[in-house]
Amino acid sequence: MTKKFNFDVTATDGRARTGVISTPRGEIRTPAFMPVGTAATVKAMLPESVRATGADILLGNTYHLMLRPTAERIARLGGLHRFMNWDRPILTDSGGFQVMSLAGLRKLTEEGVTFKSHIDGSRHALTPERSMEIQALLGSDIVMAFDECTPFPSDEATARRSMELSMRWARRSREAFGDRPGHALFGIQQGSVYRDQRQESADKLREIGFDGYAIGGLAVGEGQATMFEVLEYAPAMLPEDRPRYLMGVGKPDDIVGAVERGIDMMDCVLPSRSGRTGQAFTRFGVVNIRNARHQDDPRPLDEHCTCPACRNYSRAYLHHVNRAQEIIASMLLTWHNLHYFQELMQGLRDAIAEGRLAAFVSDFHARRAEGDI
Ligand SMILES: CNc1nc2c(CC[C@H]3O[C@@H](OC)[C@@H]4OC(C)(C)O[C@@H]43)c3nc(N)[nH]c(=O)c3cc2[nH]1
Repeated sequence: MTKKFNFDVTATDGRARTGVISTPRGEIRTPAFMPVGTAATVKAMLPESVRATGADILLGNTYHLMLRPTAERIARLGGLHRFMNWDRPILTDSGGFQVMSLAGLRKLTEEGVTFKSHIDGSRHALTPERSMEIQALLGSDIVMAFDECTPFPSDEATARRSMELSMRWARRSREAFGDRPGHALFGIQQGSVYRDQRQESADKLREIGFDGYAIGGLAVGEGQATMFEVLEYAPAMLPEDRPRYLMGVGKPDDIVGAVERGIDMMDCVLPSRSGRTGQAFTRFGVVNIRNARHQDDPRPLDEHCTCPACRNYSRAYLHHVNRAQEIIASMLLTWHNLHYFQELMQGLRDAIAEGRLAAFVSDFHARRAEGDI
């Protein structure tokens, strides 16, 4: 890996930015939506299909892959890119969030976390150093510091203890990561909904120095209004010449609001997970294809959409294969949803580049009916 990791902002519109992150494995157009490929697959999608939706980068995960098939096995087989047949950038989360949300019998100390695998009950340990080692074995291009995602709600004292632990882990992550040209390490801001703590966390991360900065501790049940309150001030606390990644977000209107407030990268399981449950996102709102009213409807989900589901299939067919629990139901709705999310990102990038983000956003909201359509 000779080429460096770079971020160039090419245009701004208010607090929103559009730009390009260059990595040795390819460029990432921002603002970017990153499909989630937790266990080395974006569920129900071939990698070439994920690329066809417009994705420049996808997510992998330390927690899942360390348990199965193990990072060492993936390394022996040539690394995660080779293993899952995706040769473009991969960002891996550091595993702490998933331990707290998936694993059993967790014990958290200054050292790190020990836990029982949700797969076979075996015991494991994750520390900043081990998380960096796993992400290096996987070969991911963008590595996340090992942190604790502060639960919501947390009182100020609890949030502070959690944030300060994450900042000590951020420094250990930085030291363990070392100097890996062409690979990036992102720090993760914590501090829950407390502005002073968000500022302290940002200052600490800046002092340690990272290639990019994530806003953690959000999309954990606080609700959109509270999330947007934090996003009124948190992004600007982070270096403006580095990518800002809002973790775990979100619904289309969350994404639009986050981009308006200066966010460059987002990830969410929503388009893929809801695709498997029959929820289709369209520019007019959400279609729940399982609803009986679609069973005779010959129209596509969205006649403006150019994805394979909308080009070749009726709502009646999608309703049928979903009700029949056919595998193609997951394939078609996942493809459609990822295509819609990427089309939304392209629309945002174009609007920012042309200085017409406000018009794009009001049009986005005007079109959408509330509830199912
Ligand atoms: C949904 N809301 C949400 N997700 C969050 C994440 C995890 C983001 C990862 O979890 C999955 O999204 C649920 C994605 O699939 C994999 C591949 C597992 O990685 C993505 C966070 N991760 C870390 N390290 N720190 C945080 O403060 C944090 C906050 C979050 N809020």
